[in-house]
Amino acid sequence: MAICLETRQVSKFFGGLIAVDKIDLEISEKSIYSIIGPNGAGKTTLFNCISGYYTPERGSILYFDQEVQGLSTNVIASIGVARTYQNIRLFKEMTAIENVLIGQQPHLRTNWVDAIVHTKRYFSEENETLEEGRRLLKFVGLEGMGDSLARNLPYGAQRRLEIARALANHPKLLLLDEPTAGMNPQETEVMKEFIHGLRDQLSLTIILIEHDMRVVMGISDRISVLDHGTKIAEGTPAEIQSNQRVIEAYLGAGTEALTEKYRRKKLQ
Ligand SMILES: Nc1ncnc2c1ncn2[C@@H]1O[C@H](COP(=O)(O)OP(=O)(O)OP(=O)(O)O)[C@@H](O)[C@H]1O
Repeated sequence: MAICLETRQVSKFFGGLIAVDKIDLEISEKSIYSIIGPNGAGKTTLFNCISGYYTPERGSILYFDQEVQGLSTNVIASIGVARTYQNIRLFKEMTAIENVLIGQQPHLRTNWVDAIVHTKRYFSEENETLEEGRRLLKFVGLEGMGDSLARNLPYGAQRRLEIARALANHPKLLLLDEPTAGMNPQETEVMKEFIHGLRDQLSLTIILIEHDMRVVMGISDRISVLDHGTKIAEGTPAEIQSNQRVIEAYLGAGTEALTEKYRRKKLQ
């Protein structure tokens, strides 16, 4: 299997703080790869380096063997890397279908002249785009909800809409930052199956930041554990669960802290 993403000795500093410290990852195409670790371990910062929000001070990031560190978010998105966020970032006053259409923007062929003059090409592309948008909403289980305002959708549906918008960019690599944050156990189980299905049906590579261990252990092919910016372990779910260092840093002593974090998020 080809390597979809590789990070080599990636480091990111904020002033004197080393948020990400010499991280090496090798992520196979079409795998589900989870990055776990306690609060402040550097997981989101690493995502931000991969998706172009930050340029790492050191190291390199290879996407299908092409160096991408330092490229803009737009360029990285255009070569097939899409992401969702820890705190849902939808256009809440727009409808569900409008949110998906925005995700399709980078692929449109018509320009503003076509739009003003209302060329045939413009109408034909508009129809195709709407059709594709509806297909994506159906795919994520939001059929018939296209005209609902994003802010009126239930929480779990908003998370799915964010994923539909990310898929509209035709990604090969999807970065999901805490997709089950704030969900109850039932919603979490549904999302877990959904993520699994995404990989199987769309042949995507998925990198997941996730605090819910049922999700992580249930769907990951491999897992990396970060702590204070460094990678302390890597392996299959079974290897990670029996790794003494991980239990001490995270799965053992950290459990209460994690539960508390969920509780706080639910109350927000
Ligand atoms: N923009 C920033 N400026 C300064 N420090 C930052 C910035 N972003 C993150 N940090 C710090 O970098 C460290 C890693 O943060 P990061 O958000 O990547 O951790 P995380 O593992 O994603 O945590 P969580 O699970 O709470 O989301 C933390 O100490 C954090 O305070």
